[in-house]
Amino acid sequence: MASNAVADHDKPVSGKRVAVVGAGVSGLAAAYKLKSKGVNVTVFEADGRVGGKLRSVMHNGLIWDEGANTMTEAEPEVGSLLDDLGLREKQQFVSTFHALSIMFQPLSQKKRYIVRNGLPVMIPTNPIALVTSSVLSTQSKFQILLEPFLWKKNDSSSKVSDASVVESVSGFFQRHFGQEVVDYLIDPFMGGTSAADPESLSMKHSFPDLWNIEKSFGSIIVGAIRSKFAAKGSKNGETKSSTGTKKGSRGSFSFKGGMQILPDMLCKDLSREDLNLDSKVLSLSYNTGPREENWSLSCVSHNETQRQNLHYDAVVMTAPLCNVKEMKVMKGGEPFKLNFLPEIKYMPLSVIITTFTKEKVKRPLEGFGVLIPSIEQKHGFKTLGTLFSSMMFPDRCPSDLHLYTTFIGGSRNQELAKASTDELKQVVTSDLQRLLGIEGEPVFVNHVYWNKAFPLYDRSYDSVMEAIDKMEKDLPGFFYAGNHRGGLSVGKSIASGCKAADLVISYLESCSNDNKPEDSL
Ligand SMILES: Cc1cc2nc3c(=O)[nH]c(=O)nc-3n(C[C@H](O)[C@H](O)[C@H](O)COP(=O)(O)OP(=O)(O)OC[C@H]3O[C@@H](n4cnc5c(N)ncnc54)[C@H](O)[C@@H]3O)c2cc1C
Ligand SMILES: C=Cc1c2[nH]c(c1C)Cc1[nH]c(c(CCC(=O)O)c1C)Cc1[nH]c(c(C)c1CCC(=O)O)Cc1[nH]c(c(C)c1C=C)C2
Repeated sequence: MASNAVADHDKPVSGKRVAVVGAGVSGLAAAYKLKSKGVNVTVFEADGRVGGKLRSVMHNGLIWDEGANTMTEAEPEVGSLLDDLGLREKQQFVSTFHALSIMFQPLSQKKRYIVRNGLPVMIPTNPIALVTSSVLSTQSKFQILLEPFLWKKNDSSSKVSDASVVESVSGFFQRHFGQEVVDYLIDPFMGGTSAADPESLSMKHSFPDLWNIEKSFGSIIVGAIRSKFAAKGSKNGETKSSTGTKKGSRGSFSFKGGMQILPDMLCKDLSREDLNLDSKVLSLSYNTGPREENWSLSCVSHNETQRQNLHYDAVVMTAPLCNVKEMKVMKGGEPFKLNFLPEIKYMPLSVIITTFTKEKVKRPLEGFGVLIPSIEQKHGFKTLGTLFSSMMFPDRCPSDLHLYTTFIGGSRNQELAKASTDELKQVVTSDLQRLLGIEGEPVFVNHVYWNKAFPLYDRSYDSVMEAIDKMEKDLPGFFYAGNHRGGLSVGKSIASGCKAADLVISYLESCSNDNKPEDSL
């Protein structure tokens, strides 16, 4: 553990015992932070490995990610962790072939494509590029420029009878920028960041910042400009990393060898006793009363050996809510029924890795990747999009090959997500043939199917947030973190884990104060 993360044994939390359920990034970030404060942490992970939705594979000179491919440093918790873990030197930014990239954001990082009329078109990243881009019609460009005057108010009261159902992402952007922007920018963006369609997604939960901007300013353009100037004015928000670069300023990145190094480093100081792999938590019990370690927990491993009565002062739960729903929870000897947890929809997704010899790729594109809007399915496309993995990170395959990572399924095509490797190989080859002029078959194919890749932040997601709050309120010392709360990204999951750790510390401190004699307070 880095020197600034040494245990502080004077703190009242030192020696307290906390169970962390789940060894994805959120659970491991929580465990790391708690351990750095002197808390005794024990992590329970159902799988035989750490990382959850982060999984990198090295095979025959290829490196690929089967879960998250890149992350950003938008959350301050991420920067601190990267510094503490010594991961700055392993950070791998999206590759560029331009000398100026040392000073500016790498050019190819910005090169992202959207398919229009069957062909990839670069996504405009600034107002001037938008004016010249062919991704939108002239009418839509004017609609964006005139949004401060043309945007329409949300007239949901007349349309939506159920107050718990909030506005969709598509409804919101339709009111501000029109249908073409929804079809050609918002739909592919949502596909590429949650595999979901903008009609099902809740605006409030998917874009909380824009949701609040509308509340304050009405117009998104006016609000965004004002917020940007306000942020520039308050210089103290800007921090520097140990390498001297501005934190969060260089966009998306991975690590040498893939994303897996992040969970691996987060748990490197956990002993064999602290990190229980192949340990699925089945039940939790909160025992009211004066004694410490009110929580007990039981888990089972693959060979069915069950371990019981492990005692803790608090629990950080990071397992997906569908798994939490299956757990048996007791409070004060009585069953604590979790039937108030709503059913959550999850997005099924297949990830196909392919390599092609360079000579077979007739129209290669440099950059991050290409997204396919739903509306372009009329041209025969079946995939959601493809990351140009070896363009971003050239060391991921031999120099005579291109390596691609293609995503299939999500809400757009739930059945196809479950298709066989052979069928999906054909689907991917056909889409890449149209987009990049690829000829012939891939040299290599790898297929991963995520049955529940992401929770869907749908229009009734308020009820999920309320249920999480209820669990925490009714179960003292129980804290929930992870990608079901506050965002799907790796950075947001890490931030959620760190926040849960902070809440645990406050809780343990308050318990210690309650147990102290009055005159020592
Ligand atoms: C294909 C794919 C691509 C993605 N791409 C990106 C990307 O490019 N950038 C980005 O920022 N994000 C991306 N994401 C999202 C991001 O990876 C996840 O949202 C994030 O990693 C979730 O972390 P988590 O710790 O909350 O949950 P998880 O990683 O799901 O971890 C939860 C853990 O809990 C364990 N568990 C479940 N039940 C139990 C139990 N009963 N007992 C013990 N343990 C249990 C699970 O085995 C799992 O390891 C992607 C996700 C997927 C699936
Ligand atoms: C085509 C499907 C998908 C691609 N990646 C994912 C899917 C479903 C998964 C995914 N990618 C990102 C996230 C985090 C989302 C967040 O809330 O930040 C998830 C769950 C990162 C990401 N991918 C794209 C963007 C704009 C972002 C946000 C961070 C950043 O700007 O780097 C766009 C994108 N995704 C895919 C492609 C091919 C693509 C752009 C061309 C693949």
